[in-house]
Amino acid sequence: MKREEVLMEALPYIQKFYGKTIVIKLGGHAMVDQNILETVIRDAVLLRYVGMKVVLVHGGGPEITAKMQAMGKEPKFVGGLRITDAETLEIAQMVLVGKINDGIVSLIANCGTCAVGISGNDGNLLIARKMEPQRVKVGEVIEEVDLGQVGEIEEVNPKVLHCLLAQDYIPVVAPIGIDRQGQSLNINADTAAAEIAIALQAFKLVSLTDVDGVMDADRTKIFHRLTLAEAERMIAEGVISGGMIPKLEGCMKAVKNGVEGAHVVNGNRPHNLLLELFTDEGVGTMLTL
Ligand SMILES: Nc1ncnc2c1ncn2[C@@H]1O[C@H](COP(=O)(O)OP(=O)(O)O)[C@@H](O)[C@H]1O
Ligand SMILES: CC(=O)N[C@@H](CCC(=O)OP(=O)(O)O)C(=O)O
Repeated sequence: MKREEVLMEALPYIQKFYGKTIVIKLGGHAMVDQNILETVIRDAVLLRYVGMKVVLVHGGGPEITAKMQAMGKEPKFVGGLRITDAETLEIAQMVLVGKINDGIVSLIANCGTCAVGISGNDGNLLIARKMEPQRVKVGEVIEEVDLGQVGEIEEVNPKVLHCLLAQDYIPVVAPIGIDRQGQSLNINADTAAAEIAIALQAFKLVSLTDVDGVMDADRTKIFHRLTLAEAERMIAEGVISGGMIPKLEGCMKAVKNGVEGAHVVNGNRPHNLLLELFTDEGVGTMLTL
């Protein structure tokens, strides 16, 4: 396709998205290569300059895992959620709030735009409660596993995001929440992004990860479009595992609650964010009602 045709294909989308809110979730697996991360940040800044209100929510699972291993701790997950003891929570806070969040804000600044990094603790953005023990099948037995300091979101207070967006800042959110007693909790970043998208009544939620989209059981075929019913069936049939569980569940909750479309896109391929939003075919998976 000629360059001018690409631009013309984008025009109706740019018009449709103008003034709308987009929540972009940057997965830890889509942030392993610094050059690609810089490209993604530039794309997000471009969206802001074509008139969208951009909110970034980031993960950092692989870095938390690496730091735990360096400290001799074995990472364990249940249904894609990290079992988080007190020490792990401290590691997660250091990595997410202290390092990754700050790094993204700097990259945005390098693109000539101002971002403000916050966590769910700021402005009571993400009020959470400790998650109930999860039922897990171990062999033939069902066991209850306590995930420790993992949070389930109870309430989202988006005022802080509205204030930042109104002043043209790009908010960058680290997925740490706080309970009503002031205790911090580790929250899955896709869950946080979905709840924020709902609270902002965002037009789009885009989760950038390391696979080309939601795939079938043998991971050979991508589903470019999924309905809620199809996604529910895939989860029930066990086609979805690990971190894709909270990702798809977050996307499902978002579209059930007013977000027009939720997308799962490979963030490791340059400009996939723009291709997903501004081309007719898209590149990843789009979940709709
Ligand atoms: N059906 C599926 N289709 C695609 N990916 C899947 C599926 N089921 C599980 N996954 C896994 O989900 C992973 C993405 O989730 P996650 O590791 O949490 O990434 P991120 O850190 O980007 O949020 C993929 O790398 C893939 O291994
Ligand atoms: C409770 C829980 O699992 N929290 C996540 C938070 C980071 C995250 O979600 O990062 P990704 O988006 O890279 O997976 C964790 O500790 O890994």
